Amino acid sequence: MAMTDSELATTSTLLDFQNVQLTYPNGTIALSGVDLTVKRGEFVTVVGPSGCGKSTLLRIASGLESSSEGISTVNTKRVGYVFQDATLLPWRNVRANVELLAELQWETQAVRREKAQKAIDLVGLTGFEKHLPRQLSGGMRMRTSLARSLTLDPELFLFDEPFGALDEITREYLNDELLKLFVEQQFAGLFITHSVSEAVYLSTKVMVMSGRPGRIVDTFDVPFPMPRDPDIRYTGEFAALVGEVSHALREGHGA
Ligand SMILES: Nc1ncnc2c1ncn2[C@@H]1O[C@H](COP(=O)(O)OP(=O)(O)OP(=O)(O)O)[C@@H](O)[C@H]1O
Repeated sequence: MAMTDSELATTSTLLDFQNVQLTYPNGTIALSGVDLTVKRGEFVTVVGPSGCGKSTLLRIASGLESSSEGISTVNTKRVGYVFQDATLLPWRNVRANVELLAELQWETQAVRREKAQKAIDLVGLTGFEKHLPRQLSGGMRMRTSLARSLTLDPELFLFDEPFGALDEITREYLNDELLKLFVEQQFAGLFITHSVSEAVYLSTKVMVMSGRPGRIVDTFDVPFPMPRDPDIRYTGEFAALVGEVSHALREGHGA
């Protein structure tokens, strides 16, 4: 039974997958028996090799695909989504790109402006409002995409490998920015990546996915507190956890 708006506002589990399977129309089984929850306050990362079904998982979470078997429930209407590439409209400047979702919701121009400016300020793009996407770096394009979703004030934020195409320094910088937003804006996150160190650094929980069809082969709670100290990346305990997750990935890959 669908939840009422007040039930939605108070439930702690924002995303709930039980025994989810997805078979594409061509017969490819992309996911099998996936159990996964994302609760308020959690930042869950799914790490796994290419082709194991990570994007498929996110497409189900965002409603772009429906599971063939099992139950997938999203208990909020405020879902943000950031894709692998920034998907900006090339003829629109930063402000107009960020206003796009508010525009689709028929918000007035004053409200659109206000929401967009707040989001632009949050992602550190103040002063670049009139730049076109081609005048921005890859990192700035990704920030613009992030800002556009922030205008929805999401309770649940889905990220499909947003920083995969960026150089390592920019990626680390944006990881820190994202963690800052996670703490300040209090959304829950579901993040997809190939990078084990990125997964451990960003998350409260890391899920290792592997195989074809993909399934969750291991789950790790990340014990480092939020807000996260950037220097945690250079400690032995961080390296040890990265090692454990990498080991689970290798084991899963061989399974
Ligand atoms: N629309 C589709 N129709 C048929 N098969 C698909 C479709 N999309 C994905 N697949 C297949 O489903 C499986 C999982 O794909 P998916 O893109 O979810 O993996 P992934 O882990 O996100 O990969 P990558 O890390 O390379 O992005 C793959 O075998 C892929 O070929």
